Amino acid sequence: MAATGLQFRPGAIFSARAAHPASRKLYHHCSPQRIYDGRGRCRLMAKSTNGRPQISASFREVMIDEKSSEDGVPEQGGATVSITVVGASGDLAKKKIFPALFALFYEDWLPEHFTVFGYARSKMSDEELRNMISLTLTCRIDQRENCSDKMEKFLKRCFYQSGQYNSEEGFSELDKKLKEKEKFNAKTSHQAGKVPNRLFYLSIPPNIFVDVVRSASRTASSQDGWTRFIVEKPFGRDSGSSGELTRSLKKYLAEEQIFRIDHYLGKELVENLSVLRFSNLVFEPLWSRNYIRNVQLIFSEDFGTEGRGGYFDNYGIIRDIMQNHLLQILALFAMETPVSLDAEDIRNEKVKVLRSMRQLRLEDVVVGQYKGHSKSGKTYPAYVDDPTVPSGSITPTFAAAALFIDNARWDGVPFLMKAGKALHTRRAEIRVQFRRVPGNLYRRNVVGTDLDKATNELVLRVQPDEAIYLKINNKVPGLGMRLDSSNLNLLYSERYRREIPDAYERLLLDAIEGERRLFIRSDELDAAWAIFTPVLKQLEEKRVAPELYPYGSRGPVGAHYLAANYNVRWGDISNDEN
Ligand SMILES: NC(=O)C1=CN([C@@H]2O[C@H](COP(=O)(O)OP(=O)(O)OC[C@H]3O[C@@H](n4cnc5c(N)ncnc54)[C@H](OP(=O)(O)O)[C@@H]3O)[C@@H](O)[C@H]2O)C=CC1
Ligand SMILES: O=C1O[C@H](COP(=O)(O)O)[C@@H](O)[C@H](O)[C@H]1O
Repeated sequence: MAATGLQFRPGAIFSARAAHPASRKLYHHCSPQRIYDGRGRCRLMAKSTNGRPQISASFREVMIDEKSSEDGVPEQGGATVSITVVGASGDLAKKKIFPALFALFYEDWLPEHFTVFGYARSKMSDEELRNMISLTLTCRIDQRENCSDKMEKFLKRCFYQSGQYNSEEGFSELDKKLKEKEKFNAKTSHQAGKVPNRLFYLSIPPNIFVDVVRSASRTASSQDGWTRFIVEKPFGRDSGSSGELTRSLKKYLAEEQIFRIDHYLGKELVENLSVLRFSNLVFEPLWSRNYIRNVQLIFSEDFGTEGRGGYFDNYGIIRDIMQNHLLQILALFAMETPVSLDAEDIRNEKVKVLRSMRQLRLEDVVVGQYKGHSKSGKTYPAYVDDPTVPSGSITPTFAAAALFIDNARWDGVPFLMKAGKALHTRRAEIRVQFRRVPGNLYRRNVVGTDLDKATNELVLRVQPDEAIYLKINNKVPGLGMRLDSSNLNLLYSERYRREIPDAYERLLLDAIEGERRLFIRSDELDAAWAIFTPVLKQLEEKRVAPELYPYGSRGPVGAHYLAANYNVRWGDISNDEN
């Protein structure tokens, strides 16, 4: 490596704190190689030769020495990064990935020497790709100057290569173009010999994941830098197919090169879950069966599968939302304290808790499917009205489930999940219902409030309108003694002026930086499938008919009976305003 005068200090977070007064701002959620920059992000931490830690204002200022990343190749400094979006013509690429890349560029998070490539079968020129993606780029932070300037600069760095997904020739062509750009980037910098790093984002249907990985890894891997692949879900349909996918990917890639994305892990409130729990004394001591009665993980969308019915019908809501997004949140919620914030320490704890979970039983599941509905002169279609959905499909668009963790902390506590499409509202939240206060002094003296029912509830609203609030019993001001249930409320839009980044921005940046904390390791995936596979098989083999619910409703009533079996009331129903 070129001599630079700056060095990484892996794992030096505590000595950095001692050495540098400014490091009081250390963000405890930063990984050991990073430091909080005071602007809401962890930046790569470097140490100058005079021994002072430095915070990089952007990657371009971070120089590296012989220290290497876990892939065995040098990290960002002195490097070029090429990001290839495979499936560039598709829905996710247009809707999420290109806009996220632009947002990162706009906010100066991308390395100086980056190039974006789109790859798909559709024939397109570079200019046509730029036109296509320009339609979905937005300036995330409103009223900023130079937005169109920045957009133009970003688009100039976007290129396109057409090719088949199983074609080594196609990816060889891409490789040639990538090399040209990498050479150009190296020439335009003051530093010769930049390491070319490559990131592939597989934004394609799952049946072609392995074709792409085989062809791209053989012909378009970086020779001297790292090569990473972000893989989108679904990761199989069950334990068997997921294991098969993992084995196939590992024929061509090392586990460290595979970044299995679950975009819910990139959501702000989900990131904050561990902060809330592990850095506030008031929560962690209560985080167990001793104080928590039940935990609810709720996802609802107020639209159906419009346009994605073809994909969805092969998976259903349990595989689409529960087995991944909700289960990942559950694992973060329920895991034991990790040894450190290092990705492997966190993922080890997640695996442990997932492996302590009982397999989901058929009697603990309720499934539903939305039917057509007319309201105020408007007609909403049934799931089976989608022309890409086979007629008579019994694929669930709604499910509720009761899950259990058989360990000392959570023994007997129901973790209830509920996920549905075409419901009355769009919402994702975690609700923690606490036990009643034993021998509550006010139980006999207060009229109008059943204190055994009005227990504390902590709500983390992941979306929309991110918020954390705690329901408490409070005395209504006045001379009498009347209690009500009120919220201690942290509404993000009121507390923080900053716009919340999209989950894909955080995850793309993490993948570029080699931060694996928010990506799924293969053993996590195995443990997650082990919980759901038996019930998914039974639902299919027994052809369990879903309970129909009207589009735009609150879903099947069966969900209430399921909760009642465990003496639980869904928090989102009993407190709809909250
Ligand atoms: N869309 C979304 O909101 C979400 C998507 N995902 C996942 O992300 C991935 C991409 O999703 P999305 O963009 O919706 O997918 P698309 O169906 O839009 O497919 C992406 C691209 O892949 C190519 N393609 C589509 N079908 C086939 C096929 N049968 N054989 C070969 N190539 C095909 C097409 O490009 P071309 O014809 O030009 O080659 C298409 O533009 C999927 O794994 C999906 O499950 C995950 C979360 C949300
Ligand atoms: O992974 C998926 O997530 C989306 C919901 O994501 P959100 O960030 O918009 O809440 C869901 O619509 C889709 O069916 C599923 O595949």
